[in-house]
Amino acid sequence: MAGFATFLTMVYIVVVNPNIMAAAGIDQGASFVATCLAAAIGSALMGLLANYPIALAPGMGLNAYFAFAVVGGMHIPWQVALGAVFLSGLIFLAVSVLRIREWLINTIPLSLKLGIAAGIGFFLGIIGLQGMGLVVANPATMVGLGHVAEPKVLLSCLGFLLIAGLVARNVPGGIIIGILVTALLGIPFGLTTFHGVVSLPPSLAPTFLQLDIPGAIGLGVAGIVFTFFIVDLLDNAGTLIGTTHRAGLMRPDGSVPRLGRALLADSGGAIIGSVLGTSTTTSYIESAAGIQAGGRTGLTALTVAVLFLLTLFLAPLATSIPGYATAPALVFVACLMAKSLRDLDWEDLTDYAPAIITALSMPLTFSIASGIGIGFITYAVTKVLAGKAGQVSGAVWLIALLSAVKFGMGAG
Ligand SMILES: Nc1nc2[nH]cnc2c(=O)[nH]1
Repeated sequence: MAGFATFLTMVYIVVVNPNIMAAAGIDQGASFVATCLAAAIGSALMGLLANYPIALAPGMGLNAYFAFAVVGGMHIPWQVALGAVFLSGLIFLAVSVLRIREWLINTIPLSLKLGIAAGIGFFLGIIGLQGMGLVVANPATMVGLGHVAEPKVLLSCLGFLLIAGLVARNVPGGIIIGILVTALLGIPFGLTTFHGVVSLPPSLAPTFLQLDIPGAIGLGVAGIVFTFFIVDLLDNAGTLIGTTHRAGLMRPDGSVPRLGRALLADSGGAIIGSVLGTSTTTSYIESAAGIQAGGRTGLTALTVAVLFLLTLFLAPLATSIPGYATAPALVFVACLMAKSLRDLDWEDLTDYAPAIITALSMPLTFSIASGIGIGFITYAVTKVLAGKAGQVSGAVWLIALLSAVKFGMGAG
């Protein structure tokens, strides 16, 4: 039952992820299969290796970074981008096995972690608002209001409100219900083409083993590999801490038991996902739904894995859903992720200002990597200027310096 609750809250990804991957030129049917399999294998790994009620799937945020910033913005072939996801997973695996994981996780200040989480939310937000047609390009002001009277835009707005209303009422599967209803309402307007509900799974061949690892080893992609790695590590660590705390599975001193095993499942999920053909697979914060319903062990994650395998047979339905119907879900997830700003220390300017700069920079530079770089530089310099240089850890200096060098070389 707990596994079903978690599955319902995260199954929207089998509709949303292929839509986002399609923006990178990846075959939608293969991407659907890769998403279901990555979620099933990742969740099974978590259940079996770490015995946690935490489910995995391709993460929102890094999928948008993959498709819109790396492939769309930097014109890197999606095969090379998959290679970068693979390499970031390998680095993550090494870090999970070695003891530096705690150092890396603990040395990055909480305020920057919160700023990154919110910034990824805002990044999803601008992509979602564009997908809804609510925000459009404007040569004078960069962005402006779209044609709100168009049926597509109105239906998208309705979709968002429906999702918000359903989730506010704790309706299980509120996001996927909102997406499906929005798509259904588009049929009379010719906005949705219905392909059916059940069929055998499409072929995985267009994406399976298509990753280009040698292409990703080139220096030009190092910043992208680092971004995939650091976001994945911080996201998984944050999700693990949040969910185990909620489940009452933390040690009394606040540390997470079996942290190494859980991160092993996370890194394994990312590596396997890239081989299958999807952007980074990560622990889902939606696992909190199953924990709320009583899930405490890996059995919950294994249940989710089986349900994602069954979902493989719903390809026609999943690929019938157009982008305008999934865009509201992006904006909704953006709202959820922005909540992390609540935990900032709003009394300390040297803490909250760099976090806000991090968060703002991500949508406005259209890059998670640039947001991290600008945020870390701002943090280090602000602390020094405020006479608090002692609070800047070695890892922060390192990332700030690498980012400054990268920006100095004119790289985005
Ligand atoms: N923690 C986490 N939860 C998610 N839920 C949907 N996408 C994500 C993600 O990228 N990270």
